[in-house]
Amino acid sequence: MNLQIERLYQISRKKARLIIGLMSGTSLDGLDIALCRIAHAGKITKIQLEKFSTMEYDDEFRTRVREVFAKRHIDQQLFSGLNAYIGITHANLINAALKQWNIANSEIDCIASHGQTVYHAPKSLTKDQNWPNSTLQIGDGDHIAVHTGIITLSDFRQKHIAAGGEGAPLAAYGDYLLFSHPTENRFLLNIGGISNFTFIPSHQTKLKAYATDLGPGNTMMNQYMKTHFDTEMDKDAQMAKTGCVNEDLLNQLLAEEFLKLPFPKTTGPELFNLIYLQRAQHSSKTTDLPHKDVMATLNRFAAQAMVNGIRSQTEGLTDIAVYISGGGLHNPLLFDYIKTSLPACKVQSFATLGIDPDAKEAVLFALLANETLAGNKSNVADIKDSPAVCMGKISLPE
Ligand SMILES: Nc1ncnc2c1ncn2[C@@H]1O[C@H](COP(=O)(O)OP(=O)(O)OP(=O)(O)O)[C@@H](O)[C@H]1O
Ligand SMILES: CC(=O)N[C@H]1[C@@H]2OC[C@@H](O2)[C@@H](O)[C@@H]1O[C@H](C)C(=O)O
Repeated sequence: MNLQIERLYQISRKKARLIIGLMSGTSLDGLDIALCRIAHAGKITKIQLEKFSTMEYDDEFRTRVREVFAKRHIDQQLFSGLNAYIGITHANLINAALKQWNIANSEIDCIASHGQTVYHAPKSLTKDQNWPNSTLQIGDGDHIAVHTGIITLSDFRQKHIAAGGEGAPLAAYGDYLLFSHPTENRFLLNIGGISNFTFIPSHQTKLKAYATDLGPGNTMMNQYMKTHFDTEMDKDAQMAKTGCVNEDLLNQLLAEEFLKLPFPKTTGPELFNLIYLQRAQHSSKTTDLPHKDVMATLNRFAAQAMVNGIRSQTEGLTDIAVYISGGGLHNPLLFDYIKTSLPACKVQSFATLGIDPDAKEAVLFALLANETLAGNKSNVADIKDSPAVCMGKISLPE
């Protein structure tokens, strides 16, 4: 018998597993590494975040990924190389984190790797009903397994699409298993590059949990700051705070068809990018706005799309709480606008639920791997419009 298969079998039968969850989002700030101790599976899952670190990418890594990221026309040689290069880079960052934490690689049961999304193309983007939904995450799992010596699960989104979904948001599965509440109706709002929420109804309603993307989170603000000021973000909204929201531009930005589609739906920077902004500026005759006003408007656009999305789902509900995670939580202008615009909801940081908000998505992938190893699809059969599947491809180190 292949000893690695035997190891896999033993891991799946353990009472608790030590799983490293990885997330590398659209903002390319770094690789989020969450070391989780996970006991059981399904609704009785117990999870403890033992360590968390965002290992920063260097400029070369960011530049190379940006050459293909969300682009329709790319250099195939670079693209092929990136699949290996990202896998090796991620493996090196995991090895470095484990060394910092003084933990031997052999203590880890498995790695759950999201990879780097390079293109996300649901039918709402392609507008072609005869072409499949598709999404692509690169950073090959075999490279991670070989370079860390740890069994690796990767490429989680393909099964979701194969079974009828759009490949995202996968957050619904973990959020539903971990954060259901007897009396509180919960929106778990994540503000990454793209904003998305998971709605988890209280046990008193007959509603079902689901997750959906909403629109841009930080991505358009980041792209604008990168292009005009060569910085990665508008830290603490310093620029947006000094500008004025331009209502004509804001209304034009909010007119996008995607924002009116019913939930659940998914999107990405393939739609919400600076070309989208330029078109909206032309249509609204606001091409000569000062940068600070554009940033104030982009900030409001992101916040308003989130507020509109949540408001549209709260009718008839009481005891509503919104828990915010992702980098946008640290943007005070975004946070304050969302909070004041949703007076019927208790709006607070996701940290209130006991997990570091920056670690949420990496923890989610650890949990998905745990379900694949030790759970079964019936654990996640109750999520609206999302297939009941266990996800992730398994790479053995030898
Ligand atoms: N202090 C801050 N002020 C303003 N914005 C911030 C601050 N800290 C983080 N952010 C924003 O959060 C982003 C990082 O968020 P996060 O790590 O959740 O994104 P991501 O994982 O790349 O997104 P996704 O998972 O949606 O692709 C930064 O690029 C920045 O735009
Ligand atoms: C294709 C892709 O990478 N989508 C991400 C992205 O980042 C936020 C939003 O868009 C969400 O749909 C998803 O990630 C989270 C982790 C998810 O699947 O739930």
